[in-house]
Amino acid sequence: MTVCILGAGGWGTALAAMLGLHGIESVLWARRPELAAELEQMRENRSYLPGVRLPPAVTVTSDLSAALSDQAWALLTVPSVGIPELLENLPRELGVVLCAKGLAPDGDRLSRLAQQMGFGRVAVLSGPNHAEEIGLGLPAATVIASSDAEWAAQVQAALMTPSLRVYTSPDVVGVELGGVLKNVIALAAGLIDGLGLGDNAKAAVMTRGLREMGHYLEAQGAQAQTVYGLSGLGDLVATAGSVHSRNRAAGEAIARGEHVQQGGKVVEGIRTAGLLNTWAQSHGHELPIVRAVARVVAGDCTPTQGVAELMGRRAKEEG
Ligand SMILES: NC(=O)C1=CN([C@@H]2O[C@H](COP(=O)(O)OP(=O)(O)OC[C@H]3O[C@@H](n4cnc5c(N)ncnc54)[C@H](O)[C@@H]3O)[C@@H](O)[C@H]2O)C=CC1
Ligand SMILES: O=C(CO)COP(=O)(O)O
Repeated sequence: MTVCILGAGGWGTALAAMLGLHGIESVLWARRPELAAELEQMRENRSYLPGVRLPPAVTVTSDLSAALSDQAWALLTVPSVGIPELLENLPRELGVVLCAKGLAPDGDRLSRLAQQMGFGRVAVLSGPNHAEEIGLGLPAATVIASSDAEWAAQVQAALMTPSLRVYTSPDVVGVELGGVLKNVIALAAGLIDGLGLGDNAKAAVMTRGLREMGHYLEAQGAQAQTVYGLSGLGDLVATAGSVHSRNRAAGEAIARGEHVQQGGKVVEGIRTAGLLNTWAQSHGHELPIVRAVARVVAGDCTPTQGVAELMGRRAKEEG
């Protein structure tokens, strides 16, 4: 079989390269013909994943219908902002595996958007999976979540290789939102790094951040234990401490007073922080770290003021 991967940024390229290393064929769709041509020719994605070779088992195209030919399902690896438009252009009978760690324009889950748009088979793929490591075939684990257990098992079998261990889960909400929220907490961890506030502060923001993730997941109907799995705690640990993370790096850059470029490699946490903060305010929930990050990235307060606000919150039980 040939695995269909829609989106040739770092993540789509890494998945194609990893499958190719194990002799599994894939077709990688790039929206821009010039990127597709460059990838086919150079066998490397120099803009989004430099240093990772594309094995011969990877075919690249910018023709969406050619990429979808004879495919029952596809991995959607474009950033969250591109998902609505991509879904619009896909046949509703296609099984869609959402790999973006972001939200729909109205702040809802992308998997719910796909269902509302009429897709019958919807899954999410999420876990501690830096493209830079997956693409080199370094060992990692991830989770595929769908309410359709039989199909999830098919996708699991297709993606499982000696370098990627794939687990299934019925908890779409929990798996999807873990990956979405950890980006905001990783951004906060990067702010701590950039301000030079030390290991204690970073441990505090990660641990309280995990609690905030759990609070939000439960409010959205996720299973309580999912936040402690690969897609929650696992991805938070991988991202908040990583040299690869764009979200952590963006926080560090903001704290140093640098401008974070939009339009280059995607930093999902920036947009997510605003959407989550709006939700928290309109629903009367407390998400203090999310709020602080949202205010900092919107320019409503400085990183130092954001930290002071968190430190100055009322005394309470840990809970
Ligand atoms: N890079 C990583 O390590 C991982 C990323 N992800 C998630 O995967 C998603 C994509 O991330 P990356 O591949 O890293 O992004 P990236 O920044 O490396 O590349 C984004 C790619 O998507 C293309 N693109 C942008 N808007 C598009 C649209 N409307 N339609 C089609 N293509 C479009 C860009 O031209 C570019 O090729 C994000 O939601 C990210 O959180 C998930 C796991 C790992
Ligand atoms: O999701 C990721 C790793 O699991 C990648 O994180 P960044 O988007 O912060 O680079």
